[in-house]
Amino acid sequence: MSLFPIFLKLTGRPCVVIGAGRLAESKIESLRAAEAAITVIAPRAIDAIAERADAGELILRARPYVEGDLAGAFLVVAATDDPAVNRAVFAEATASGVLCNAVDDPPFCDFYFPSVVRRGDLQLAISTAGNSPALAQQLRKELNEQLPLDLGDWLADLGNLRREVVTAEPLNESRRLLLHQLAQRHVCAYDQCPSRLLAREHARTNPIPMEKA
Ligand SMILES: C[C@@]1(CC(=O)O)c2cc3[nH]c(cc4nc(cc5[nH]c(cc(n2)[C@H]1CCC(=O)O)[C@@](C)(CC(=O)O)[C@@H]5CCC(=O)O)C(CC(=O)O)=C4CCC(=O)O)c(CCC(=O)O)c3CC(=O)O
Ligand SMILES: NC(=O)C1=CN([C@@H]2O[C@H](COP(=O)(O)OP(=O)(O)OC[C@H]3O[C@@H](n4cnc5c(N)ncnc54)[C@H](O)[C@@H]3O)[C@@H](O)[C@H]2O)C=CC1
Repeated sequence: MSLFPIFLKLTGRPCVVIGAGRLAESKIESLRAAEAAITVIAPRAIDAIAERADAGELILRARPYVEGDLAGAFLVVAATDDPAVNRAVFAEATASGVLCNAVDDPPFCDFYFPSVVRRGDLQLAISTAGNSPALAQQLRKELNEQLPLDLGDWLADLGNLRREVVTAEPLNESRRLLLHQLAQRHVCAYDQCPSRLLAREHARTNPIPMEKA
């Protein structure tokens, strides 16, 4: 199976989770990390989910799923302990063009949740297309051990520096080479950081042509 890997912007987008047990909670955590606007529908909710509802971090409707609950949703996760309900959710999602993940039921998924290694804005998402979730988890652990802990902070600095360079310099081959060079060095917030000095020197020797300035 050939899956299409993308990173979705979910901020503020309505996402519905049907079911409020342990499995739902792990998906809710992923959706929350992406700042989705989450509505959970389930007659029983575990404490962790009920507490998030009390804190105003998601909306909890304490009742069973009914057809029509997906109106206006961007995506839905069906995580009940009743496969028939999960499949009914998938059917409504398909009919109304909403992306659906029926947890642990691959034929009723439009997308799968990957295993993720995260350092700030840097994310490595691993998929085995359902062939072995255990392998995805094992690879996550191995990569997690290998990736430096400060990689997220470093990326944030590099991003700031890149924005400075992109604002100051015209789009040309020399800018592209500079950005590759900067990505190999340790950028720091310190004003005299070698990467920042290099970027400034580059800006000085490669002024933006007047017509583009
Ligand atoms: C298709 C998919 C659909 C989806 O849920 O999105 C799916 C399906 C199924 N998982 C099953 C089992 C397990 N899943 C895990 C763990 C994870 N499963 C995740 C994703 C996915 N699981 C999607 C494909 C991902 C991919 O491979 O690309 C992860 C990556 C992300 C997440 O869940 O958020 C998360 C690791 C997170 C992490 O730690 O990094 C473990 C490990 C454990 O729990 O110890 C086991 C036991 C070991 C094993 O089976 O390998 C079963 C059988 C259930 C049963 O036995 O009844 C099915 C159903 C089937 O295969 O038919
Ligand atoms: N927890 C686990 O590690 C695994 C669980 N599973 C299966 O995944 C399913 C879900 O697991 P858990 O989250 O642990 O189950 P759970 O039993 O803790 O939660 C089930 C949730 O579904 C809700 N629900 C039931 N009928 C509903 C309906 N008609 N409408 C809306 N919500 C409804 C319940 O209120 C509850 O919140 C179960 O079938 C379980 O067998 C499979 C593999 C591993």
